[in-house]
Amino acid sequence: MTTLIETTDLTRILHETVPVTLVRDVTLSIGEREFVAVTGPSGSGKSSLLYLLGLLDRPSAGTLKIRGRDAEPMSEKERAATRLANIGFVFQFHFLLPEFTARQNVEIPMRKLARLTRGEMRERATALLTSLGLEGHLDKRPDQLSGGQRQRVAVARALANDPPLILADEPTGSLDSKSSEQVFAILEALVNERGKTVVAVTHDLDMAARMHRRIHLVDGRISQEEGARAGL
Ligand SMILES: Nc1ncnc2c1ncn2[C@@H]1O[C@H](COP(=O)(O)OP(=O)(O)OP(=O)(O)O)[C@@H](O)[C@H]1O
Repeated sequence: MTTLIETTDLTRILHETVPVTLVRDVTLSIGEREFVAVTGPSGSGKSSLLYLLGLLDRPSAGTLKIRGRDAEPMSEKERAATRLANIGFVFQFHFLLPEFTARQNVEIPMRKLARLTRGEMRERATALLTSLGLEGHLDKRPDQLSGGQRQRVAVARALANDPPLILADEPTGSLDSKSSEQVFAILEALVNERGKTVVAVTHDLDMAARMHRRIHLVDGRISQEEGARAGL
């Protein structure tokens, strides 16, 4: 299996008046086509770990490699470019831009990468939204959509540049059980049908049990790993 992300003793300490350890000595390796749950009690560092894996935050110690490249020496610009091409984010709250339509929200990350023409961007955004069951909602703004629909737009936006890795922070956390199941099924299909890797923070242990593997954090450390890749 090809490794996408590899960390060694990843640690993040906030240097406040009293130092706060968010993530401590996390060593892990995540490969292509994996569906990984990050679980743990509230405040155990799940979001902090996800931010580090997504190059949204820098570690205080330890190393992180993304597709074999050490992130440490990267400039902010290189980190942003690496994120844009390799990682899609889905958060608990959709963070769609309220003044833009669903389709425009999906096109925005494509514009930043500037690989496609305007027509191609429009076509791709339409295809992505259609594949997520939103064909009737392309020109609606977020406030005209239900919570589940908004989260599906957020997933389409995460897929805009066809990244190999999707990082999701409680992607179903604000949804009712039906929408939550729908979004889960979409994430599962991203792995099984589109060959993506999905790493999702979740409080829902039933959901975590349906994923390939679980990384359980306590006080910022990995306390338990189930279904871990052979050889780790
Ligand atoms: N900017 C900050 N300043 C001080 N403490 C912080 C900061 N950010 C996070 N923390 C603390 O660090 C710890 C880890 O936070 P984190 O959000 O990563 O945990 P989590 O497992 O995702 O929690 P939850 O399940 O509640 O979202 C928590 O105790 C949190 O209060």
